[in-house]
Amino acid sequence: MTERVVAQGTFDLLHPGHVHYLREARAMGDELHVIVARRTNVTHKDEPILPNRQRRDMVAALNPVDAARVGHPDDIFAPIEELEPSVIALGYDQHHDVEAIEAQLAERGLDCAVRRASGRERAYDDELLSTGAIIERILDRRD
Ligand SMILES: Cc1cc2nc3c(=O)[nH]c(=O)nc-3n(C[C@H](O)[C@H](O)[C@H](O)COP(=O)(O)O)c2cc1C
Ligand SMILES: Nc1ncnc2c1ncn2[C@@H]1O[C@H](COP(=O)(O)OP(=O)(O)OP(=O)(O)O)[C@@H](O)[C@H]1O
Repeated sequence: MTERVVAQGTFDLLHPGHVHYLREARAMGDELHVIVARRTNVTHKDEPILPNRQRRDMVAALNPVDAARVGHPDDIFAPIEELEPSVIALGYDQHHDVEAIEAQLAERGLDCAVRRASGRERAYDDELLSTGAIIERILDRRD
């Protein structure tokens, strides 16, 4: 049986940390599906610069990714019910609580493991591994 993995995130301005996460998530199974957070659901930080569809299309073009979609507007478990993954790969710094996700999965009768991916360390001094850091540098250098 094909082991499907789901990864998720905002993926606003792509950087090597995203590639690291998606490679690791892909290695947790056979097929990687990515849920790109809708602008309206990104409430824990500044809203993304790029539109939903552009973020989805860029993620879909990355080598480890089999398919990418913009997430559901209100029910983050609706795409999970549809995709029936074997694994949800959480990013190293994603604020989601593993136990809360496991409880929701059990409530909906979904047999799916929740695993956490590792963070990528900088490979050289000025490597930028966060969208926020890229935006800060742009503001710094263009002001
Ligand atoms: C299991 C899971 C499913 C998700 N599904 C959706 C979704 O359907 N729609 C959506 O807008 N965001 C979805 N998200 C993304 C979250 O809403 C949140 O915005 C995202 O994890 C932000 O991550 P970041 O801080 O790493 O960018 C999902 C997150 C998780 C953990
Ligand atoms: N340096 C990194 N190493 C490993 N994974 C990363 C790294 N940066 C981001 N990710 C992962 O990529 C996914 C999408 O992250 P997100 O789009 O929030 O990136 P970000 O660059 O950290 O954004 P921001 O700087 O705005 O917080 C998340 O699962 C996150 O954990």
